[in-house]
Amino acid sequence: MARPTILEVNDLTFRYDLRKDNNTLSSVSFSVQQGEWVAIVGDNGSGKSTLARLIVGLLEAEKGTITIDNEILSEDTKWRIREKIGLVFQNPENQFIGTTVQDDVAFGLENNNMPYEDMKLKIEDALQLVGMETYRLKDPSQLSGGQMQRVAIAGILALKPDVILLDEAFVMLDPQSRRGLFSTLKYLKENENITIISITHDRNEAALADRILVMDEGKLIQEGTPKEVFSTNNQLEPPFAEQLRRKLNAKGRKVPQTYMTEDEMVKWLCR
Ligand SMILES: Nc1ncnc2c1ncn2[C@@H]1O[C@H](COP(=O)(O)OP(=O)(O)OP(=O)(O)O)[C@@H](O)[C@H]1O
Repeated sequence: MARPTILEVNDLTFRYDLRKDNNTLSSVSFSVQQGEWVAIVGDNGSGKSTLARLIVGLLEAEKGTITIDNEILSEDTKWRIREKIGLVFQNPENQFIGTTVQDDVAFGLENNNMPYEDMKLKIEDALQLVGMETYRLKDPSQLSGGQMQRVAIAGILALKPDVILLDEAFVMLDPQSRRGLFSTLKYLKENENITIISITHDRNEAALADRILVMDEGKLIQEGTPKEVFSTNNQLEPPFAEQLRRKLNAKGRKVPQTYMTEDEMVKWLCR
């Protein structure tokens, strides 16, 4: 059964400076199904963060529409829509409001008028999901960049939005925390039907998505499964398993001739 569409971006066009002709985004259209994990990749300056800011209503499109859960984003609807979509961006220092880690995670929940006991449970769950439960009483400004980022992610996870939009949110994380959060996202997607949209330069992260959107100079130039994208787009650096497959292939080893996921590579090596 087809899953409902949670996000629809239609013919989106945007310029930062209306006096200039060059668009930052030109006629970008795509849709995302509920419970899908979509990665958005592309070179620096290709317009990914601008797209994220438009989707949460921090910027206003010059042309085109954004529909979230069947509601068109506008000045009137953006506050309601923001409850459905949580954005985590790359600079955690700018995302703190509370004086302790738990206050900070509580912030969005307090806005929702949640009873205190429920709130405490949600904060604890969210901090555990990012491995920061022992830091609950610490001052957020004294955390490392990666720890701050994990708390910012906990703040969004606690709200359980329909869509989690991550803009390079894992950049500061150590590899172990990063892997842990990938598992958390997979869990939320599979068990709670949460939609994940992750803007990333990390090919291994993009390879985990159901679908990849490739941006170039403000245009959406390709979309497809990781297999489709990494086996046809030579401009993108492939994920680790695919790099290994290509190197083995170049050495004349009899590897399968198409893109392989990490699991497929392990299975093939252990056959
Ligand atoms: N506030 C701003 N004012 C004017 N121009 C901006 C602003 N923010 C971004 N731009 C420009 O818009 C274009 C797209 O930037 P954007 O940050 O969306 O790209 P990106 O794909 O997210 O890049 P990166 O991978 O480096 O994060 C760039 O040319 C950038 O210089």
